[in-house]
Amino acid sequence: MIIVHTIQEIRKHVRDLRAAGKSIGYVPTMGYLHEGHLSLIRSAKEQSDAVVMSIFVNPLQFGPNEDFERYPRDLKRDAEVAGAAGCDILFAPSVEEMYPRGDGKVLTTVDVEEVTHQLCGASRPGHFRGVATVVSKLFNIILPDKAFFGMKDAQQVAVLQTMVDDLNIPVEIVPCQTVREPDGLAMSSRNVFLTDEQRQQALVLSRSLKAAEAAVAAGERDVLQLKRLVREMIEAQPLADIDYVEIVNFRDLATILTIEQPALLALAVRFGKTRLIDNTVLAGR
Ligand SMILES: Nc1ncnc2c1ncn2[C@@H]1O[C@H](COP(=O)(O)OP(=O)(O)OP(=O)(O)O)[C@@H](O)[C@H]1O
Ligand SMILES: CC(C)(CO)[C@@H](O)C(=O)[O-]
Ligand code: BAL
Repeated sequence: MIIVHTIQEIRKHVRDLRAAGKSIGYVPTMGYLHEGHLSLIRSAKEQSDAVVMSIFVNPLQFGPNEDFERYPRDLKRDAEVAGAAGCDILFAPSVEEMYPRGDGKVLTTVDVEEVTHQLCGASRPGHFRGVATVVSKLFNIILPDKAFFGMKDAQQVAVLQTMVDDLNIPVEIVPCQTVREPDGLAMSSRNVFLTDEQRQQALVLSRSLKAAEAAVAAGERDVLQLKRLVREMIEAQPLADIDYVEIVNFRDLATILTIEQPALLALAVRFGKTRLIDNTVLAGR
């Protein structure tokens, strides 16, 4: 696997791949890789001739009181596991390389409306501006045919699909299923911050999603009832602090009162300073 740190170098490799007629599958990440990220590499490998992964902890998508500084980083180990999983080129730029105006500063940003107004968009103001801006920069640098994203960040997938549709960006967004630990916890780079006790109580996230799925399968369609069921389960865990529990229309993330079409049940919960997200799609009918 080739590792590059500058935009000039990655552009050269991309030019060479394109000249050789190769399709490019792209996996954007913030690093500290786990099986969820590696599953994206494997999907990209199946569907493309060459796989490019980026590792960049993007300051623009973190709020002033969020965990940018504390975000876990280990480029050496990441390079080993990404190469073993089939990544061909790893692009790991510095903040200065991506934001030469200094300190994450840009004068041009990408704002996606409506699908950013709820869920993580409401609790992390400016987050999706940072994500859409950096991903459009990365798309312009890497020029991929397809880009692979995890459904653990379901709202991010909706935001980026909206962005490529509205701005005619010629990249296919490929959503990939959430990879979980054997006990159900969704894999996340931030899981390393959990104490044993927090990690044990965090199992309530996937358990409460399953309980809601079961309730829908048994005929429950009322959004308030379903949200109450999930909230009560999470609130029973003393270390869990709910940021949000929401059920929205899956297609456009609009508010709904009953489940008639596929709906997204999404939640964000803090355990100490660590904020975890998870979600499931509830199928109506
Ligand atoms: N458990 C998972 N299964 C599948 N894809 C995942 C999983 N976790 C993250 N991803 C995807 O990997 C890509 C990079 O995500 P990122 O580097 O932020 O990892 P992360 O583990 O989600 O980090 P954190 O949860 O701390 O934000 C995103 O498309 C994200 O949706
Ligand atoms: C897409 C992304 C790499 C943009 O920084 C990030 O939001 C992530 O890791 O999901
Ligand atoms: N996967 C989302 C990146 C973030 O939490 O900022």
